[in-house]
Amino acid sequence: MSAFLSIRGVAKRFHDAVAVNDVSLDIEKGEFVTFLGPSGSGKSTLLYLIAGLHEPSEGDISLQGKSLLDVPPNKRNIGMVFQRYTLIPHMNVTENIAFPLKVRRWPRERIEKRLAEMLALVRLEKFAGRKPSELSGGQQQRVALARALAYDPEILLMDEPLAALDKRLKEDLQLEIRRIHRETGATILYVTHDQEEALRLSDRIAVFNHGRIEQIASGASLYDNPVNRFVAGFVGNSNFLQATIANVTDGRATARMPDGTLIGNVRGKVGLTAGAEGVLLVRPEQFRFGQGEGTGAEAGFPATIRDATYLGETVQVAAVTRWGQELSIRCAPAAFGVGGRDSKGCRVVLSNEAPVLFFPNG
Ligand SMILES: Nc1ncnc2c1ncn2[C@@H]1O[C@H](COP(=O)(O)OP(=O)(O)OP(=O)(O)O)[C@@H](O)[C@H]1O
Repeated sequence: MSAFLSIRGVAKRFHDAVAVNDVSLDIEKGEFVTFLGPSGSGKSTLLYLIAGLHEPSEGDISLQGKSLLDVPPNKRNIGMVFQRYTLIPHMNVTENIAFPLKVRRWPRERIEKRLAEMLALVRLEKFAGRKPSELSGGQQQRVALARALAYDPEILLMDEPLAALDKRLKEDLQLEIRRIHRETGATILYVTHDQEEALRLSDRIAVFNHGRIEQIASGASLYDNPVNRFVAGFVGNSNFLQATIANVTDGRATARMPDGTLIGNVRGKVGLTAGAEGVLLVRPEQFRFGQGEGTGAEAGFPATIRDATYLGETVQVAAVTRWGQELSIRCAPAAFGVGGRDSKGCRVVLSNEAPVLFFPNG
């Protein structure tokens, strides 16, 4: 059976520039999928292709097994919310939400009923009579959301809808969007370049780079098992430690750091051969502070602490190794207290129990 929304070999070229390059993707009904990637990586273009605002140069997009390519945008039954508030300025909240329903010639009683449901969904009952200019940015985006959901579209597309809001309001609306997704079961495709936002909202995240999807998976698997260095660097904070593979047995390797320290339990999808040079991916919370030599189940090396910031539950520590490798370390305040904070010199320890990923150079 075909997926709810199926994108097959889609490319979009603008003159010589390739905005989307051979993207294939299946989305299930009710999923919340986020397109995450740097500016210019093709996220919005793919959204517009799905909406029908651009035509693909190659490939097909189908909904429930039927190609959308010959269906004009206004017949696609897809809702859209943009970054900039696109409300009609002379209409009040109710009139804005009712607008797409009137265009679809819904009968008056049905519109009235739907308006009440939508105002309750986005919690704007008290603001029904206000004009957009009398609302805050966050309230305007809620109206845009209600308007896009009012006619029960098969898919809701959201292009950086919270980008213009301040941090606090952004976080409030992220919670609202999650709740609305839960309550409506809508299929949502969401564009952002903010990784925290992607992690908070999504069932799956598609990581874009140069018009392609590098990896699509849940936030947790992108964090634990990134397929390449780009994804590792884009989702979560990372340390990339220069290392050389010393030996390999049964798909597990030992890597040598520039000072000779050996790190065990190294894994990698490609390039795991003795002598290969590359980087080890170590997340800030994988380090600990230790005393004495790290042996057996852990490897340690000396480092100098440059800076430490208390963030409540954790301490964010910036350190540097003897060979000039900068380290970003995150640990519990109590664990930081153990590790020679006074002397500024410390031993950074990496447990060999959890696997460490290796990405070869080049
Ligand atoms: N209408 C257009 N005409 C020409 N080039 C375009 C057009 N729309 C997008 N592009 C180009 O296609 C590439 C992808 O753009 P797109 O807007 O999809 O990226 P994005 O990942 O959404 O970036 P951002 O986060 O900055 O919005 C960019 O190089 C952009 O300049």
